[in-house]
Amino acid sequence: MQQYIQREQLQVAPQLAAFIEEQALPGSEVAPTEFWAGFSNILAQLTPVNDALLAKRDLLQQKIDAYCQSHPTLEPVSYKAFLQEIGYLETPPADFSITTDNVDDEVATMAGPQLVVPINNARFALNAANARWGSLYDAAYGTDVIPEDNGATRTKEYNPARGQKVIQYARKWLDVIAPLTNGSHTTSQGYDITSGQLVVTLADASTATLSHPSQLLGFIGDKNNPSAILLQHNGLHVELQFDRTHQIGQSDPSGMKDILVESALTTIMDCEDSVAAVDAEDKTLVYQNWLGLIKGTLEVSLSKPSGSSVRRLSADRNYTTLTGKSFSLNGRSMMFVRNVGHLMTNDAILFQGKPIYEGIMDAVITSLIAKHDLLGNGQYRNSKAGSIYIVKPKMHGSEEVAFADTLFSQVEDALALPKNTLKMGIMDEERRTSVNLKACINAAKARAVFINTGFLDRTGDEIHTSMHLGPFALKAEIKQQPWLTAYELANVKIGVDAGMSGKAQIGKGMWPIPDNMADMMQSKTNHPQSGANTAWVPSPTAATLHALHYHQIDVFSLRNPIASNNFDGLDDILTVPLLADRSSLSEQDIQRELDNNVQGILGYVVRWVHQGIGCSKVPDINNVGLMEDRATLRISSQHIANWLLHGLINEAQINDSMLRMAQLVDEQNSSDKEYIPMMPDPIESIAFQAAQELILQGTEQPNGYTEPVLHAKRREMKDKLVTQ
Ligand SMILES: CC(=O)SCCNC(=O)CCNC(=O)[C@H](O)C(C)(C)COP(=O)(O)OP(=O)(O)OC[C@H]1O[C@@H](n2cnc3c(N)ncnc32)[C@H](O)[C@@H]1OP(=O)(O)O
Ligand SMILES: O=CC(=O)O
Ligand SMILES: [Mg+2]
Repeated sequence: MQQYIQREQLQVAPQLAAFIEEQALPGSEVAPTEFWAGFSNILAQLTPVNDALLAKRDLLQQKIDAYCQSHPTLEPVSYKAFLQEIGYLETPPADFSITTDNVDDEVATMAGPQLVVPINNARFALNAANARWGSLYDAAYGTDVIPEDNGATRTKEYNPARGQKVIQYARKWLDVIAPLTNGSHTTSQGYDITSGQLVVTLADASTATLSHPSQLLGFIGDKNNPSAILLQHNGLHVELQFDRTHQIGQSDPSGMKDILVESALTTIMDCEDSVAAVDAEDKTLVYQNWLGLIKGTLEVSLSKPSGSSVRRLSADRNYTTLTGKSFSLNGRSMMFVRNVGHLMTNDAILFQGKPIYEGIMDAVITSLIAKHDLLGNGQYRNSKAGSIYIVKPKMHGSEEVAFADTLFSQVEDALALPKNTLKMGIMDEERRTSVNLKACINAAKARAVFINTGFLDRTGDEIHTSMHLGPFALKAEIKQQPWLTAYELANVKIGVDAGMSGKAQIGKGMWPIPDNMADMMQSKTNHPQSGANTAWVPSPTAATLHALHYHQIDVFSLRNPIASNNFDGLDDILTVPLLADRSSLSEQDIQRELDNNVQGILGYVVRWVHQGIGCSKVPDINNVGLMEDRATLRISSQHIANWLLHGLINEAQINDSMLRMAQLVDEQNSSDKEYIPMMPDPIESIAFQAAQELILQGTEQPNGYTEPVLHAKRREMKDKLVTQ
């Protein structure tokens, strides 16, 4: 039984109360009594509103279910009229521009990768915060962007054959980032700064300089023999590093040992879909890590084959200008924090005897913590512009955005923060938000700092919303249908029209195949190419590589044509990606799809429920590691539930697949000492039960979300572990 202590009208779990009163409140200029009174007041006012918003979601879904059942073929005009009539499709507001101010350059005027990281993993979170800068040589050496043929195998010990290919690859990029008047960086023999210009000595002893001399911003060390040269291109920085005593530098004619690339401009510290946080203990860890990141006190001891070290936030990088003045660049990624959405409650705090909405809890506590940044209480500054950046996920339509806006205003009042200090990143990841995006942005127009196409949740919601219409296409084919392209294009168009350029990020979704960097380099150019000034990556390495795309493409130059086109993709967005022809699928196709989904579900859920790991790399049926989080779980579970509902598969087939895949997933995890297998007694495995419930009761889960089942089962597992 959870114990509580009373604070104003709240009952608070002691460890969370202790964290707030002993660590988060001191130095925040908010007195404990004021804090708890303000928090109680927010809950008193907003709990009923939150209840009503969730009830509206359910009501709309019931009406859509009934409509789909009675209209097996959607007739576009009457379908749209129906959606308008029930209040799903809103009347768009008149044209407007967002008025958000005090936005940091990383968000407003720069274009580059956005990294996402589970905040409860301190080791990863610190790594992410430090991923502002990444080694291009390491990123190329360690991934498949360099093929392993002709002796260029990826070995732990340095492989000079691979190293040579890496150097060629990186230097070719340097020709894109910093083209020379003649010749190429691939044959450079030396770099120095003479008469305020970069002078590159080439293989034939001739010299070249930069085609755009103003790209040279500064250096480190001796101007005549610098240890680093700083260049800028498309608003991003690149540092050429030299050291003739270094393993790489000593064999390079120019002495270059690496190219450091400005990589993750921003990072989302995630309290949501990549995290398993179900109770006071878990939430306290989440908040503790956020405080440690904000104050610069978070540390993690690492023990690697290369030796032991302590990981902490990186310092700024210091340089000298060509005229001898000192300046520095941010050494860290600018941090957002992703709160949870409006759905879940958490019993870390009770109000009127009931668990409070977790979204309200996150807004109050993560903002309190971030206030330390604005007060200069941390070792470093996160937001130089004086803002707190919160990503708000899974909102349905403009009323829910307006609710978040009200919540943020009330939090500002409770924490004595100036109005609109709390900025809002709006995830465009629910269908009711996509089709009303203009109204959604308008509902938070003084604090909107991003719209991002979270296509993973969006796909899950696509299936759940039209669950009763018919069987959906194969998972891979859903992505190829017109709705997705229209959704991606409309997001950018609506963002540009809402005046987000220069004030906010227009963002694109996650690269969910963390080990396939060669593929990412081929295909993720489409994100900047669409006019988006950021897109999500799953790791620091991916950030460094994806940063190259923003050198290749000048995103902001693409915005004017977007502003002047008349694109409106609503009809396509409303075209449901159903299976065109059931008979086109063989039994093997169906089995394969089922097994693949089941494997992904079990591989993710078993670590979530048994071990509390919120984001995992899970091999798919072809053994390709996929990033699985709650959003990808939503897709897979909804997809099976949909095929079950429409008779493409039956329960016996699902059970058979689950037993086979549980065996496989156990084998795949056999080297993890902490892993708790599901077999040989799957019925007793809480994770197996969770997966079963997610699938078999998929049609009943609110909007197809997986959180209710995951949270309940994880809590059951934690209880079991305590009593064992
Ligand atoms: C739909 C959505 O909401 S998407 C957003 C939610 N998803 C995410 O946040 C994904 C974030 N990424 C991750 O959690 C991880 O990359 C995973 C789970 C996909 C893969 O993790 P692993 O299998 O442990 O990765 P892998 O073994 O390849 O690499 C681990 C190393 O990379 C680092 N790393 C991997 N991902 C990240 C990250 N996102 N941020 C910082 N560092 C990272 C780790 O710190 C570790 O390095 P270290 O030993 O020096 O600490
Ligand atoms: O949150 C991101 C998504 O794709 O969902
Ligand atoms: Mg999402």
